[in-house]
Amino acid sequence: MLNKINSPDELRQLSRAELLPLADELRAFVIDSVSKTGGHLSSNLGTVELTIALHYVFNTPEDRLIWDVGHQTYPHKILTGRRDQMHTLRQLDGISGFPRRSESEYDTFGTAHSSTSISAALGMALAAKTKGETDRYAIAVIGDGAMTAGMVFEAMNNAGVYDDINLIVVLNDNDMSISPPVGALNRYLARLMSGKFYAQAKNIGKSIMPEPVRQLARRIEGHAKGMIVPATMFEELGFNYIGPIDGHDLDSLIPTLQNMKDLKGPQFLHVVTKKGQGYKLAEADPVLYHGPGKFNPAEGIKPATSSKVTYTQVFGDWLCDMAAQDNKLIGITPAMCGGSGMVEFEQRYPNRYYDVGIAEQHAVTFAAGLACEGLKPVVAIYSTFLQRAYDQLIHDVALQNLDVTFALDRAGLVGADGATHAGNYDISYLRCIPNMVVMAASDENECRQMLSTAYQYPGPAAVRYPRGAGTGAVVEKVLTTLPLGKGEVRREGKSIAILAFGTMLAPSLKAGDALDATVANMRFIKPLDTALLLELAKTHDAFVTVEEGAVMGGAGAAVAEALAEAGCVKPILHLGLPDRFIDHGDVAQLLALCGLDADGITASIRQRFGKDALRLVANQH
Ligand SMILES: Cc1ncc(C[n+]2csc(CCOP(=O)(O)OP(=O)(O)O)c2C)c(N)n1
Ligand SMILES: CC(=O)[C@@H](O)[C@H](O)COP(=O)(O)O
Ligand SMILES: [Mg+2]
Repeated sequence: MLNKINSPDELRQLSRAELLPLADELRAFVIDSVSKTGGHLSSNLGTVELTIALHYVFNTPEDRLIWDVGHQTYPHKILTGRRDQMHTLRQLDGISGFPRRSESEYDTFGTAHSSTSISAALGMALAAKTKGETDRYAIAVIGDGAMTAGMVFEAMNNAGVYDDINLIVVLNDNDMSISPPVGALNRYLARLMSGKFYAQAKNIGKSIMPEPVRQLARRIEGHAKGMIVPATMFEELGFNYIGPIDGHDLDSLIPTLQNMKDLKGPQFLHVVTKKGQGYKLAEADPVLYHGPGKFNPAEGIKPATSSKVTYTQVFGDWLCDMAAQDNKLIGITPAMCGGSGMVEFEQRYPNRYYDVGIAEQHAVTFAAGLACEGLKPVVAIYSTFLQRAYDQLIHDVALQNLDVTFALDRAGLVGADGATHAGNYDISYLRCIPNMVVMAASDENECRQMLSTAYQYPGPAAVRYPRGAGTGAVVEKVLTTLPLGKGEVRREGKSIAILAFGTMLAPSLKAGDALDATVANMRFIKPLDTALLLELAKTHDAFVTVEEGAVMGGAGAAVAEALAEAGCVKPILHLGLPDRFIDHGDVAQLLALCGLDADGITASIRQRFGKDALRLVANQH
């Protein structure tokens, strides 16, 4: 039957009885498809029925469906005409793993960073009101993990006063973030769950309840007579709270959603689902199956066989080793414990470990508070997610010159997650902040040394390192620091000095070999090794800067500024990521497309300075 559904219009032609087998087919399709491409599995298995129900009840795309994060939208993609493209998911030139407006009219809002859905939906709901489109709904679907971010409450606070809008928030509560959920909100949702049948009786209206639930509700209502049932926090914020209901039961979902269409003002539906639903292995270990690579569905995910350690592991090991030496160290993650390599630290140092939930802004200011009291916080955060906490970084940390270490994982291109998750901007956005020290690791061992350097530096310092494994460098156990603001010449050559930052050292060395150019590993973006630049300027005719970050405002720009400041005029070629968003694909492929592999760097240098020019200049030395 799934083969026949190419749009929600076709879905809406089906009878209610046909939806159950459709859900089974859809779930099987998701498992098969993700096992072949890799992608976010457990969250998508949890939203199969919810997706069917939402498209069945609402008139999408006229009604606007906004998915929070968007990592749970594979069933939505499949039902909205992209079934045949699922094999291209998250690959070069394929469809995105997240909703994207340019991909489909059913993707009403681009997402991937969490907790934006209610704000966007409110914007759409108020736009509908302003335009007099009074029949149109805006429906935000948000997970319990995403609910923890401050932006959600900013949006609810704003929405809760408009009693004439068609806004529905569906809380998809699977009691999981990527890791087990944290915080008081999670406890609160669990408390709501424990009174769930009473909540149903109170809010949904008996006409749409299945008979057994109705009877049970009546009994509980009887018991509850005389009791004052407090309003939920969502009601206090101006929403009509409904639920919790079983998010895998189409017979609960569909009548409830249909019923809600008659209600005006901000509505809040609490739906309970299971992460990984319908695939036993994912149900048992939703963390492992949150975002797997390719796997055999019959066997499940096998342990990785690669002997190379990832930068994330280097960080995790360093964190434990440094914590063993210094009991002032505090490790902080905004909901990315596993992804940031903090599982062992959490186990070994539970009293010094804080998962603050999806709350990047809070994570940074919380670290600032700890630093004020003489503790030494290490904020482990993906480069892309630190964007969320930019003002906190400037105003709360750097301005007060507080001693906070930032371990910036996923710096540079990240691959399958694409443009939303690419850590392309941190060099530009960090280097302009006074007091900051900014380093880029060129291999795993240097990453460890830089983390120690940042940690020992008595102010804000960041180390950027990429997703995945590095060059295979041996990581020394000793915790050594690097001289602040000092780079090193790694290859002596002629005429051209290539200044490599971070991951670009390895391809730059190869380009250096091909061109007989000097190659420096600059290590520090800030403070920049200006002395080294001026020394190299004496014996070289041109500079080439290479970085895995946005060229605009990046490390190359820092070099140009430093040379100009010193009155040193030399031709400079800046290589880095271009002024456009770079889509999903294999990282090596993408780097090559950006001209940031060894061949690309060599070719760009040849093109800029010309074969003859290179030879000419080389002969002068
Ligand atoms: C701002 C931001 N921080 C962190 C993440 C990483 N992240 C993606 S999904 C997720 C968990 C979301 O949990 P929930 O909303 O409950 O969805 P579930 O995975 O349970 O379906 C996290 C932390 C993100 N996408 N955006
Ligand atoms: C949707 C989301 O934000 C995360 O699930 C992210 O995709 C994880 O990325 P890593 O696989 O790099 O940890
Ligand atoms: Mg969840």
